[in-house]
Amino acid sequence: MLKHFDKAEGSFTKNGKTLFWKGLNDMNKIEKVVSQFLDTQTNEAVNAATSSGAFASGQRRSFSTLNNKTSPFSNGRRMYSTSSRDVKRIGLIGARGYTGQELIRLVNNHPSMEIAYISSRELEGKPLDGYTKSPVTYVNFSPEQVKEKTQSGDVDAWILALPNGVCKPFVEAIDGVEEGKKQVLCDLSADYRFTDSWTYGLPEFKIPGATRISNPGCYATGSQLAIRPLLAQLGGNPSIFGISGYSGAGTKPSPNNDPNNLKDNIIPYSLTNHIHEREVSHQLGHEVHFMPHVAPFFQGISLTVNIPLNKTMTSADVRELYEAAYENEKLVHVVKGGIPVVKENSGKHFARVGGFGVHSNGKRVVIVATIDNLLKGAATQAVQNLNLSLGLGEYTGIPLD
Ligand SMILES: NC(=O)C1=CN([C@@H]2O[C@H](COP(=O)(O)OP(=O)(O)OC[C@H]3O[C@@H](n4cnc5c(N)ncnc54)[C@H](OP(=O)(O)O)[C@@H]3O)[C@@H](O)[C@H]2O)C=CC1
Ligand SMILES: CC(=O)N[C@@H](CCC(=O)OP(=O)(O)O)C(=O)O
Repeated sequence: MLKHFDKAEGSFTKNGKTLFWKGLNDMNKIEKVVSQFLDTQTNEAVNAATSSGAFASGQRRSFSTLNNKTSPFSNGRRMYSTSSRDVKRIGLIGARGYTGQELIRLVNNHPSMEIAYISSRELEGKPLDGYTKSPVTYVNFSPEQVKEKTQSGDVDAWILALPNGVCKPFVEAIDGVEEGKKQVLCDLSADYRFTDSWTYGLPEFKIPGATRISNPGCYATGSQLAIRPLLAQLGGNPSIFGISGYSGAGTKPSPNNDPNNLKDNIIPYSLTNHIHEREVSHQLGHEVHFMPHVAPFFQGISLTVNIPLNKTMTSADVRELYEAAYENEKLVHVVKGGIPVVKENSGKHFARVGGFGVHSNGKRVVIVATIDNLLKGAATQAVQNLNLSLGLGEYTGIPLD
């Protein structure tokens, strides 16, 4: 049976379900997944297998292991199954918000996705402006209606772009359908980022192929991109000074998104224990210290990250490590000379990493990362994750320049 898979890259289709692989080099480790796929041909089988013992170590491999191409997926990539529909139907709950609106724009320009439903309590009954694929009207779905639409197979993937703490009834509705009717779900909130049965969707470092994806936080994405290539060289706890545009605080009025409060100002908040401090520490397996600020610009984040080193390094040593790490990652750009600035990254779908200022004693480096909080920090990353889970190309529909 396994000789079907004895190739670096390819796919295998049975009963309308397709299993994709790339860069496989360890047949023993994938045997369980392949067997389950061939036995049942269900999304659940592949997902259960990828989170089973066969892949748990691969999914949690450190960056350097993945980069050294010793993972079963040498490129950090993936095994998943798909429905047979060519254009995947997306249901979006929380469509009025900043991230929801970015998701609508991305789906509008995506060759293999379309809007099935957009839900907002405030905009119910209003037409969706600016969406060109078909006329769509906002609905206000209850969890029960979400369950019905999942059960009927009318949606291939749900995206929840809701505030923290309100997703659970929708997740339970999507989970509550019969086996075999479950569809992919990507949640943008922080509610499932510490839940082992979900996949933390940072595709540059994890192996997706998931049906329950927890999209990382915006600061947390930029911070991990800035730190992970140096995980093996950490000589202490990284400190992260973050400044976000006020769209990071969502649309619900608060002092942190009030233009009068922000005018000529920069506001420190959550000085310790911000949820992204816990998220990054949890994901890296190494404690970090994070100090967030919000500034008067709308969109974008700048992170200045101080990293103690356990050995003497030069700026060129560090930069080369990052260039190697992100060589094949189209949504992370390494800045060769100079320091990335937030203004140049706003509206871009990729993050930038640079600076690489090494102290004269060679034992401390300062790295600067910029990321658009609404794009690679939220909506773009959700589409990147869904592309992978739905069997599409990782960057399909994502502008790369
Ligand atoms: N903004 C950012 O930079 C980032 C945000 N995130 C996360 O993404 C999620 C969405 O963020 P963002 O778009 O900024 O948020 P917004 O505040 O801009 O939007 C929230 C959306 O949820 C809906 N909503 C609010 N409360 C409820 C409720 N109780 N039940 C059902 N719907 C509700 C709102 O629409 P309506 O009131 O019309 O129903 C709106 O569509 C959050 O979890 C956030 O933490 C993640 C990364 C970055
Ligand atoms: C400026 C601002 O307020 N930013 C938000 C980050 C938005 C985000 O990514 O939040 P989640 O982790 O909840 O998804 C904050 O600090 O809470």
